Amino acid sequence: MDVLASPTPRASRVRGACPSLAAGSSSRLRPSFRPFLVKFGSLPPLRSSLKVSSPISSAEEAEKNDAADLANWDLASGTVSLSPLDGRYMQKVKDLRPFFSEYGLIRYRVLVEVKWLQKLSQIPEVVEVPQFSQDARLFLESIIDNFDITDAIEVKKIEKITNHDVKAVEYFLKQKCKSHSEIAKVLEFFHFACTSEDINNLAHALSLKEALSDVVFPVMVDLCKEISTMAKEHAHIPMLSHTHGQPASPTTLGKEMANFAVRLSERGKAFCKIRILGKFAGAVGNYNAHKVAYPDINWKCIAAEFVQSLGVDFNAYVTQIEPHDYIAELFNNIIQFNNILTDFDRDIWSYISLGYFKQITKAGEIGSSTMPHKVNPIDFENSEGNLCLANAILSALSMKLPISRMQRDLTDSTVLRNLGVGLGYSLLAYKSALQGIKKLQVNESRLNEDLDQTWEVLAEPIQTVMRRHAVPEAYEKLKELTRGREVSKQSIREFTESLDLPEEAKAILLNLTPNSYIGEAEELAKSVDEAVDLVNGFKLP
Ligand SMILES: O=C(O)C[C@H](Nc1ncnc2c1ncn2[C@@H]1O[C@H](COP(=O)(O)O)[C@@H](O)[C@H]1O)C(=O)O
Repeated sequence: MDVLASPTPRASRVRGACPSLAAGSSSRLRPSFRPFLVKFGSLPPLRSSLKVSSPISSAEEAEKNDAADLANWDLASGTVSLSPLDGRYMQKVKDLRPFFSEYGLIRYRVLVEVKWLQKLSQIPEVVEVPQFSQDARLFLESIIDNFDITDAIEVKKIEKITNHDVKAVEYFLKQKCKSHSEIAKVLEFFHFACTSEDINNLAHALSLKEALSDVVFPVMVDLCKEISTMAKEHAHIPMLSHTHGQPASPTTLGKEMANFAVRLSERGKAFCKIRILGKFAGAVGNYNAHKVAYPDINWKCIAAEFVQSLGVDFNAYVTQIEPHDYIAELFNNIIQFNNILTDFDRDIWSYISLGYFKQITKAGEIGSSTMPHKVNPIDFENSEGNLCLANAILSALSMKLPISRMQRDLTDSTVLRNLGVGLGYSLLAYKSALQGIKKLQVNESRLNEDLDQTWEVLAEPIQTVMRRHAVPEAYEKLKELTRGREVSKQSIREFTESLDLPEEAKAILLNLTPNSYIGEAEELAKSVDEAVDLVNGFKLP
């Protein structure tokens, strides 16, 4: 399972405190992970159930069998999992696991608890926690750096007794550090003056920030880039518009793609204004316990420094919880991005249905189980379906999270465990849309065919030129000629020739075809990069 190959909480990496956190450790962890999977995944052991391994004759073969076991375990767990994100689509969204799994949450909590102890050791007034020696500092860092699945299991075991998930982390750390003589003297300063939410809110803030930056934003940017590329490549290809589903003034295929690229990138730009916030103010947000224990310390300042040292903005006005308004703002922006992508998916679906795009086929793949000729737009349909699920979850979270009775209720705790679910469905949808885009092939002859059959779209420019030259009842005359009637190239030409217009104006109209009546569409599409700025990707502040 790839949670093992996870990137590590980046706060520590970025600030250089725990450089080795970045190292993947999958092979080291795997042996201890399988029992975990068996135990917590309620599946029987692989060797007996799936019979994937042959008798082991060498270490190399054993390793191969291990890999096969794991691959088969993925297949097996994917087949029985309740949620498609952890089952059928696991491969596509697994990069989010290190951030939003139970393992990820525990890991971030460990990071925050350890960093807080280190911070206390740097406050001169907290004489009971002297500056740590180099050895003690390295020991503490190594708890974060080397945190692995066996540690997470240990925390879960402790939680079985405490029935309090954050307290379990504190006990785990005390247990882990009691062997170090220097740290053993200050064990009571783990979680000192903290309420659990001081730890949780920072863990969630870090997981969100890092998962978005490392996993979600790059795929959103890829989407914008692909759609911008389509805009430029198809800038010149005329296409009949369809307002109300009816033939309307032509555009170009590229220009319609440019609209989506710009809309999506505007949402991307909005992320840089959303501040990820954290609190560290104790049980009800007033540093009550802190002030009694150490009256002379400016705890608000210490809390601000601590929160900011993790790469999170400080929120000074809080109850027991950080009020989660920023999560609502963040998710609302993602919901809007997802709505725009839904609009894109549906338009591409419609263009495929009109024959404007063909989809590249792959030998062996089936379109329909009963109609052999078919190539269905399944990637865009998958994307649309998952955007619907994503937005349902993201909006549920954005509506719920800012509401908490008085100084807190615990309803947010279970809800916050689903941060990765809304993002998971989003990520899946983005990847499906990207997959669909890669299969698209423009069918220019089909596009031209529609344009050739709708000369009535020239009614608009003819009546506009007539109005310019004060021809009376221009609109009404064109309406009479075209509305509900068969219109041909011939009838349009004859009508134009009959008009009392200056020769130059008439010549322009006689030269016009549905293909050339595209306004500035080509230029707009070609200059899409001026409006879509993706050089620096999407970023949170
Ligand atoms: O710092 C504190 O603990 C203060 C305490 N408030 C709490 N704050 C944070 N977590 C708490 C709180 N209370 C319980 N728990 C533990 O939260 C876990 C909830 O589990 P779940 O509903 O599955 O998400 C589950 O593990 C619970 O034990 C208060 O009394 O105000």
